[in-house]
Amino acid sequence: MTVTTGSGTPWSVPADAATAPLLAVRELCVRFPRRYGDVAVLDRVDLTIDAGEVVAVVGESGCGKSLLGLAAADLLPRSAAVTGTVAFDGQDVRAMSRRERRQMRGAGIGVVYQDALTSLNPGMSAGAQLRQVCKLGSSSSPEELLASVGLEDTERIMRARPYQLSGGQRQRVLIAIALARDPQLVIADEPTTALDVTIQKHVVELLRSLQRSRNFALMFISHDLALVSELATRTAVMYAGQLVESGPTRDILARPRHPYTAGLLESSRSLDECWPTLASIPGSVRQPADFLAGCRFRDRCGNATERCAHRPVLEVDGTAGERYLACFHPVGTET
Ligand SMILES: Nc1ncnc2c1ncn2[C@@H]1O[C@H](COP(=O)(O)OP(=O)(O)OP(=O)(O)O)[C@@H](O)[C@H]1O
Repeated sequence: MTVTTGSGTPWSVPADAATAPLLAVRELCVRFPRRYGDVAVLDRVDLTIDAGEVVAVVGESGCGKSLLGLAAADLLPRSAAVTGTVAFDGQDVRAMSRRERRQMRGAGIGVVYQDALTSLNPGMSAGAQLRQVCKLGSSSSPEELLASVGLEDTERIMRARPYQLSGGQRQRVLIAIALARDPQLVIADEPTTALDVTIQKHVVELLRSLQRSRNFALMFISHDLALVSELATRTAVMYAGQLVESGPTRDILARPRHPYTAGLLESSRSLDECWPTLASIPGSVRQPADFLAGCRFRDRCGNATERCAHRPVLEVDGTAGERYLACFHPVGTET
């Protein structure tokens, strides 16, 4: 395993395959040299997901959540320059043969994207797309898969082209395709963002019940903290390509430590609870070309000092060993 050390993060110890998490992302940097030169669009990201565990990755648009999902699924575009490691089931993905990588992408990891209309092939019926995946090796038939995602009118759905289905039905078909080969890990990238609120709730309930019955690990990428609180046992918060805080979801939501997490939570609560004045974090996420050195959140942070021009390391916060934080001036601490 090619771990770049130096960050002092809790995961800089080489993992042994027998006890390794299902997914271990260590010191992951992603750059797009032609577009952003040497800027790390994902900057030394560490994340682990155990078998059967549900982990949420949250942050505003442009924080690198999708890139992290793509990196975990070995689906980054060719233009990406990558350092650090992604290990799946104890194996460094970049050390795998092409065949092993294909196998991992197909059978080990299933991906559900935000926009089912563009993710599905518009020219093929849902049934044909499901049959194509099932042929590669599935313990279920296309009809069984459709039934498992709550689609009962299977004959019609099998014949329908994506545009002939509702948004919720398309998303269920996409989930059925992702689950066809019984993956150990499902990466769901904002799977409900394109849906209206009632349907969103159904899709989240479906994902939760499938995750429990099939016991796959789930990386749930979202900017919606209310959804995250319903699904994930652990949450990782990203800002501008850096992981700023992680820990048990309930704990993070009850006691955010990073000023960014606190700001996100307050905006989310003000919206959910219909506060007379909606709370928001001032400013917006910078484009990678304008990322600041040190803590990338410091220009939007009320706690920032000169010290924040240096990058805070993600390290254990407190003594319980479950919370990690990258901040010199966390919420609830005298600065
Ligand atoms: N192929 C690419 N080439 C260059 N830059 C990219 C590429 N893909 C993503 N980026 C940049 O990486 C940054 C992170 O993008 P990403 O899509 O991962 O964010 P996100 O948090 O998932 O946002 P959203 O919630 O809007 O999907 C953005 O600034 C984006 O422009």
